[in-house]
Amino acid sequence: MKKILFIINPKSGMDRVKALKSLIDQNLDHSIFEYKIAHTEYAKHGTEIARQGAADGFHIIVAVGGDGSVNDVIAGLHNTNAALAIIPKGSGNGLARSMKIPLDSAKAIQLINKEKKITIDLGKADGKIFVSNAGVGFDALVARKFAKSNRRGMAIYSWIVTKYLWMYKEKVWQIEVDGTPIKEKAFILTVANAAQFGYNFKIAPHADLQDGLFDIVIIKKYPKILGAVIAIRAFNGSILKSKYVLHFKGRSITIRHPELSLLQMDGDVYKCGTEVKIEMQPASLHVIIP
Ligand SMILES: Nc1ncnc2c1ncn2[C@@H]1O[C@H](COP(=O)(O)OP(=O)(O)OP(=O)(O)O)[C@@H](O)[C@H]1O
Repeated sequence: MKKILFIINPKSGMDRVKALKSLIDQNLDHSIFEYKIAHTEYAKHGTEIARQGAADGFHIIVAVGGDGSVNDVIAGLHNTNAALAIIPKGSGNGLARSMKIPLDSAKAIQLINKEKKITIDLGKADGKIFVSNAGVGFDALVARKFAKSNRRGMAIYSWIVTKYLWMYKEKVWQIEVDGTPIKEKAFILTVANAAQFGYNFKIAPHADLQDGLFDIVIIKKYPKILGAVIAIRAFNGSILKSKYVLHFKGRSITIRHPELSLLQMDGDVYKCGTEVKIEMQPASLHVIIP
């Protein structure tokens, strides 16, 4: 029998834990798998549980939660033999959507039965692992405001974006992409490994989780009245066609600004210094995909 560990963030999503257990009982193939459930008790606890689970020989470790929970589990799983699976329970679910994992829990569990696995790249920013993206511009500010709010979902996210868009002051960033210097006044400066921030907002629509490269996307200073046009482009996958957008590929990125202090990774915000280094970690996580 193969061993599966479900790591549940009880603070994420609406389904009660009991409902999830019965969904697992109904949808997991019990002729292949035996399972255990662990609950996170505090932020980042998922990292410790996942690391221990991989050391204890669990074949698949399932992150049940939003992008923050997925990030916690990945931080404990990378470069181990265990594979990540996701039951998306957040509101944005960026990685799950990028990998086309069903948002329906029963379907996400059924997917695990097929055991289709790939090995994906990860990123490391300021020493911390991320999977979807890391950013220092407006996305970092939004992540901070979103973290402070106890409400979740597209409506509150859009409200925060609309409120702070107008007062955001773009910075002139010093960037190095594999040693090539770039200087740009930017609204968004995101290093993407996967396609989207969540909610189908595709900041790097062609990002490939297996190409060993980041997509560096810069949204330059633009007339704020055009915010909706840029958002529409992000939702329909054409953001790179905007004249306000620059796009590079690279493995090793350095970002500097004397006032740099906030870095978002997979939607969670961290304090940082005036220089951040972001390094590709190629082929370092096994993941269950459709
Ligand atoms: N038991 C817990 N108590 C408090 N915080 C937790 C707990 N378990 C996990 N966390 C933290 O909660 C944060 C947010 O989790 P996650 O992104 O999964 O949910 P969410 O905020 O509901 O999703 P979304 O951001 O998509 O709305 C993560 O950074 C994680 O470390």
